Order: sequence, then structure tokens, then C-alpha cells
Amino acid sequence: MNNRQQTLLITGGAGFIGSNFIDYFTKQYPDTQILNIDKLTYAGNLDNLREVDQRPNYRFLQGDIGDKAWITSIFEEYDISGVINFAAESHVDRSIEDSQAFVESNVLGTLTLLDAAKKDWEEKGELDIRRFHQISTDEVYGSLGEVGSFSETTPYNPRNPYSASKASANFFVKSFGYTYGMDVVISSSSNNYGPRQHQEKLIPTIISHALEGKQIPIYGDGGNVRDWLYVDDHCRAIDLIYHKGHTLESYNVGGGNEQTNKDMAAQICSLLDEFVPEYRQPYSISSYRDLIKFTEDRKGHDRRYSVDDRKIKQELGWKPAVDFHEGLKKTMEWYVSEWKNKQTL
Ligand SMILES: Cc1cn([C@H]2C[C@H](O)[C@@H](COP(=O)(O)OP(=O)(O)O[C@H]3O[C@H](CO)[C@@H](O)[C@H](O)[C@H]3O)O2)c(=O)[nH]c1=O
Repeated sequence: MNNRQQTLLITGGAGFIGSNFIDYFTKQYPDTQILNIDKLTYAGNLDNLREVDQRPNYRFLQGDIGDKAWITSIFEEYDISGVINFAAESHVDRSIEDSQAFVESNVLGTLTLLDAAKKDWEEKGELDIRRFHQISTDEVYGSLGEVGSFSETTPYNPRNPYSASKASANFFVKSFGYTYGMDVVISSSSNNYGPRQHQEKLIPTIISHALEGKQIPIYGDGGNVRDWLYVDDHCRAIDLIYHKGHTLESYNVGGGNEQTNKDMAAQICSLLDEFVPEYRQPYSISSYRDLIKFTEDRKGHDRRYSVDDRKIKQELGWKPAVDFHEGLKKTMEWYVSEWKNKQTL
């Protein structure tokens, strides 16, 4: 790769959404050079990129967005045409145990990256045309009761350390737009699902525990609601927002599939009963549903997220394309096949 070719910088591309996005983007735009930088924490996995690795428009470097000297050297070495910042500590339960890493990666890391981009693009006289796209979350808006949805004008009300760190990062991103005239945009999506999601999240937990005959932990009464978005639909939304979204704007991205956690667990167990009934035999259960166990609740557990995404639909013409049951089936098949591969190793 010629380093001075214009290059789109993707951070955190070894994680779940980042790796799916790179897979999508390198195929969609074969003439755009992608540089993926990732610290490779516990949640980053280069296996997620094994199919992408050989593509001529892709390159990977290991490093931390919060390492000022290193991130500055990236902007010196490459002609970075834009940044999409996926890099983040993302797991709510971990943030409740210890929030330090969340402030370091999500707040200070984002700030260091913004600063490096700002300095480089200012020197080039292109601060207002090279874009910084922050990947954010619907959790910044807080928690809902049974009715209503978050729109882009809903005031931020983060209620756990993870969402507080993401909200804080968004404020910094916006502030660089207002203060320095930097071209910034933010997307806030609902819960993603699909292949390559880390084991710690709800859907991979349900599938892996079921296959291993372990109890499937559902926090509290299981009535908490999340809006599920298939990761490929999210990738198309990011593409549109990065290329066509208006500067200084935020865009919500939702799946339109609100599910309680207990319904989600029951649906996945039914799919597993249908497709891989044989794996339940050693555990003497008649359905994987028998493994569902209501456990102690998450502290401060947000009750319901619901996303009003009319803005991206109306302004940018996006809509989700993957049917929820199809998406769930594809996801289940991917995890079952990964699990089978591990058994034969
Ligand atoms: C891991 C786990 C989770 N849960 C519950 C907690 C939540 O109500 C729901 C989903 O939990 P999680 O998969 O951890 O995801 P959640 O806390 O909603 O946050 C996700 O979705 C957010 C977007 O809404 C992202 O910003 C976060 O990075 C992502 O982790 O399932 C359980 O009941 N049992 C579990 O074992």
C-alpha cells in the first residue's frame, strides 16, 4: 500500500461491529484504502477479519487510540481522509464492576483521536471537509417506560458508567464541531446482533450456554426490552451517515424489533430445538428453554430502549433489510458452526 494514498481510518475494527463494517466496506468500496487500528483488548479478535485480511485495500496496525504519540504518527504517515471511531469498551456489566477503562478508552481515547485528526486536517486546511464519525449508542438517552422512543432531540440521560462514557465522548465530538469547525457526525444505534459478537453479550450467552447445557442467565424478571438491529443493516446505515449525513448531526439507527430478554431467550431456544435438538441429549432436557434461569438483576438495569429512527429513514433513505427471524437464524447458525468447529479441534 502506498502510504500517501488517501486512507479511511477505522478504529476498533477487530471488534464485532467494526469487523463486520470493514468486511462490508472493503467489498463495497474496493478503491478506498482502509487502515484498521485496534488495541486488541479481550474484545478484539483478528479472527474476525480473516476473510478481509488478504484484500488489497485493507491494512491493520495494533495500537491504542489513546496513545498520543502513536496516533499522531499514524496521521503523519498516512493521508487520513476520514475517521470512523468504533473503538470502545462496550460491555455494561464490566463498566459496573470497574469504569476506569471506559473513561480511558471511550472518553480520553476519543479525545486523543479527535485532537490528532484536528491538528492534521487543520494543517492541510481541510478540517471542515474530512469527516470524523463517532459510533455511539442509544444508551446515551437513558431508559424508557412502556411507551415512547428516543429521538435525536431526546436529552442525554446516561444511567450506567458505560453509557456515561459514551455520552461524554459524544459531547467532545460535538464540541470539536462547534469550536473548531471540524466536520463531525454521530450515529447512535440500538442493540446489534449477528455473527462475531463477543461471547459476553446476551445473544451469544444464550446460544453458548444452551449448547453447553449450562443455565441461561436472564437478569431480573426478564422483562427488560431491547431493540435488535442486524449488524449488516447497521453497517449500511454507517456507510450512508458517513458519506451523506449532515455535519454536526446525530442519527439514530434502530432495528424496529423490540423484544423482552425472556422472549429473546425463548425464541433462540426454540430455534436451537428445531435445528440442533441432538445437542440437548446429554443434558436430559426436552427443550433448551429448560435451561433459562432468572438471576440477580443488573445494577441500575435500564428497562427499555426504543429508537425513533425516522430521521435517517427520511433524510438518507435507509431502512433495515434483514427480517428479525432470518437474522436470528443466521446468527444462531454462525454460533453453532463455530461451536462445532471448536468441538472437533
Ligand atoms: C449478558 C446478559 C445480558 N442480559 C440482559 C441485559 C440487557 O437487558 C440485555 C442485553 O444485554 P447486553 O447484551 O449486555 O447489551 P446491553 O447492555 O443492552 O448493551 C448493548 O447494547 C448497547 C446498545 O443499546 C450497546 O451500546 C452496548 O455496547 C451493548 O453491549 O440482556 C441478561 O439478562 N443476561 C445476560 O447474561
